[in-house]
Amino acid sequence: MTGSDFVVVANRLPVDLETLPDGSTRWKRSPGGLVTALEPILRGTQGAWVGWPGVPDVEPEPLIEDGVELHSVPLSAQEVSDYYEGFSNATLWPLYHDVIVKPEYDRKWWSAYVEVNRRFAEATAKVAADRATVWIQDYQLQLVPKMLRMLRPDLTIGFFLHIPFPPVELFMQLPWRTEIVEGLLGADLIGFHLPGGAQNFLYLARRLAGQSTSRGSIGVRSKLGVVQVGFRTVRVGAFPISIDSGQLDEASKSKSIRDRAKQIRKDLGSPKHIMLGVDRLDYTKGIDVRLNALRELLDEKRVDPEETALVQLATPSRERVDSYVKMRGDIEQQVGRINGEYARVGHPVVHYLHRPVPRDELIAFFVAADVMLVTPLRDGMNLVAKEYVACHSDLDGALVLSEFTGAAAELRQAYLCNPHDLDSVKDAMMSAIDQDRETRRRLMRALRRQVLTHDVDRWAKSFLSALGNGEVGGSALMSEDER
Ligand SMILES: O=P(O)(O)OC[C@H]1O[C@H](O[C@H]2O[C@H](CO)[C@@H](O)[C@H](O)[C@H]2O)[C@H](O)[C@@H](O)[C@@H]1O
Ligand SMILES: Cc1cn([C@@H]2O[C@H](COP(=O)(O)OP(=O)(O)O)[C@@H](O)[C@H]2O)c(=O)[nH]c1=O
Repeated sequence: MTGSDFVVVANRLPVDLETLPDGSTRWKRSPGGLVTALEPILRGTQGAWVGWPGVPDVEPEPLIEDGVELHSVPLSAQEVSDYYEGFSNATLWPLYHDVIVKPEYDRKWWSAYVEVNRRFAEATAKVAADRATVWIQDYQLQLVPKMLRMLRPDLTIGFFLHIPFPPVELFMQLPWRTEIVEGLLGADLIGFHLPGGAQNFLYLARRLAGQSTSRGSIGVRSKLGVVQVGFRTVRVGAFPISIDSGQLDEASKSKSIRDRAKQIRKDLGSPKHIMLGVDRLDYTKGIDVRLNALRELLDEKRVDPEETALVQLATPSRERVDSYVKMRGDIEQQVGRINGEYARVGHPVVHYLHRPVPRDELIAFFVAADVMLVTPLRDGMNLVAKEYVACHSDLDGALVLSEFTGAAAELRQAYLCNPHDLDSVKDAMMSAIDQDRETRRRLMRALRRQVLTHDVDRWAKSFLSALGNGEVGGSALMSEDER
């Protein structure tokens, strides 16, 4: 059998097909941190990526990008509505993010989820070479490990969850909870960002699937948990994802980016403090929290509108899901209210962009920002926090970071805050603004040490070597030249 020795399976391909006004099409980078993280890992490996091309009812021919074969799994408009917007993003997403909004349980959505997961498993079974390593990504595809194992028992199958895995009290709400746990148990290794998620899963594997499991505590990239499924041993571990920190560090030092960062500061009216938020427009990200905090700080005159600008870059996301439509309206109202009360003509306090921002422009914003605001109510990791740190070799920057992000477990020298407690967010913002230069530099130096030594390559290698007991991971990540 021919095919690829290393296959990544994710809901989205790393590029989305975009239809231009004249009816022609082109590929553009897909949104979100999963693609940011996996794209540099696969580049040049001669591997394959199986995923949806981002628009309904199209089935492009396989194409090769940077040496990676991209195989499309087509979805109909109805499947996008039921599987992606419905079960993935109106059931699982809120359930796994601490029910910030109420999850909806709909049997039709569940049927679509099962059907689309089956289609992904079948497509992957066709693309994978004999005894290949397959790495399945995220909550949209939790049934694929078991389905794929039934089709192709020869494969080594890894699964990684990019969002939090909820505690039993929440997970038990899901009418299809046993099917999900059994679906995941088709993998040889199941990875989570944090030990807490892995521990939650082990408990549920015992309770719902009746399997015997290890009881010891799980470590970070070490001390894996074990579930015995018949004759098979499934391992469970914590592998915090990261970014291509070296590449960002380099890019942020380039003259063109530095010049652009200076221009951004000028365009903003050369304020003393530039604060920045960079997020998909998602209710989990706490954009409303930071806007409320800023408004109160302005009301209390702790922040001077003449000296401060907040730039909020918000990529459109899941725009047909009700809770996202409502949140967008609320946030835009908050922006309007702050500017209505505190802006001067030509000098808004909040600069809000609702569009995706290209990579180089984003890096220039990171470089320009004095204070980065990352305030999610819940977030699996949050790569933006790590990207900001990687872009500050000048040590002149401060990170305000929610305790409810995965990143907070590693970035302990950030100005940590509880997004459910507005005073805590306001105090963190004020400390970040007011901190003396020496302390700011010391904290940023420590953050950079963590981010630069724990990059995305280390993440992938640690997962893949655990999956293959040190062999598969190594060779799967080698380029053709190195093999
Ligand atoms: O594909 P979309 O529906 O447009 O959503 C974009 C991605 O969002 C989520 O990202 C997560 O992965 C990041 C990397 O591990 C992590 O830092 C972040 O905390 C997560 O929210 C989602 O999990 C992906 O599947 C989506 O592609
Ligand atoms: C707003 C914006 C973001 N990006 C990039 O997207 C990812 C976001 O990853 P993160 O883990 O923070 O969160 P989600 O996966 O979205 O839940 C990060 O790499 C950003 O740099 C972008 O490229 N362009 C944008 O406008």
